[in-house]
Amino acid sequence: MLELEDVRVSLGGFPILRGVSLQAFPGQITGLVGRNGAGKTTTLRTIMGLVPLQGGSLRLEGQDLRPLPAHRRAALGIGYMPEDRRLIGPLTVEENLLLPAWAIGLPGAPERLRWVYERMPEVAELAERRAAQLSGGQQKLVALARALMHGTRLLLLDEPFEGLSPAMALRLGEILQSLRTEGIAVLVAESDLHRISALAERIYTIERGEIQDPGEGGQ
Ligand SMILES: Nc1ncnc2c1ncn2[C@@H]1O[C@H](COP(=O)(O)OP(=O)(O)OP(=O)(O)O)[C@@H](O)[C@H]1O
Repeated sequence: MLELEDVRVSLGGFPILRGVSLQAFPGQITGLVGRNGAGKTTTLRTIMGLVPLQGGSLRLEGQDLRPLPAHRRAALGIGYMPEDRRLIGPLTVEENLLLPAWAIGLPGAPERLRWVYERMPEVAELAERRAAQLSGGQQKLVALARALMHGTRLLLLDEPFEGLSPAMALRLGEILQSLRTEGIAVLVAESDLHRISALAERIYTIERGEIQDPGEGGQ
């Protein structure tokens, strides 16, 4: 289980997260819903270790993540899909998938790549294409596949549905649902409650860096 308790973050001298507490459980999809600027991206970046924490606690299966830099968190099984995808255009899809795994020295990367391709055959079909040649929707699926390469325990997805066609959004939902049986905890930042409410077991609403009412999803 991922557990944030009273997490506080300031950026450029301004308090951005003002006591965020939430939990995300293995085999479940958890939504973090809020308007633009509410603090969703900052929450995900804080969990990944890309933003320093000023206060509060951050644990994965009881382990304190705070002392660990981002690459150590990735090696622990945390995958992050940023909103802007950050694929490397001149590299092929497969190279994009393998690069972070090489960078953190992920053991069993070829086996994990096969597993990702089985889950997402549409990404396997693009393996030899250069990332820059893909549509925005295809790039999103590749960015999800890349996060899945090392996201064996926890996946952090920033607005994964944004810009997808209805058909692709449906497919993304199917893929996320299929991860339940793998016991992966999935935390999805989303600005549109309706897009996530049918998928998520649990939904948190964030406003101005504060969690509002933690409640059950699926309404
Ligand atoms: N490096 C920074 N320095 C100062 N303020 C920042 C910095 N990064 C983000 N902020 C501010 O922090 C607040 C939260 O931003 P954040 O990106 O976490 O929101 P968000 O909910 O993900 O919204 P969006 O969907 O627009 O990204 C915003 O007011 C933003 O302007």
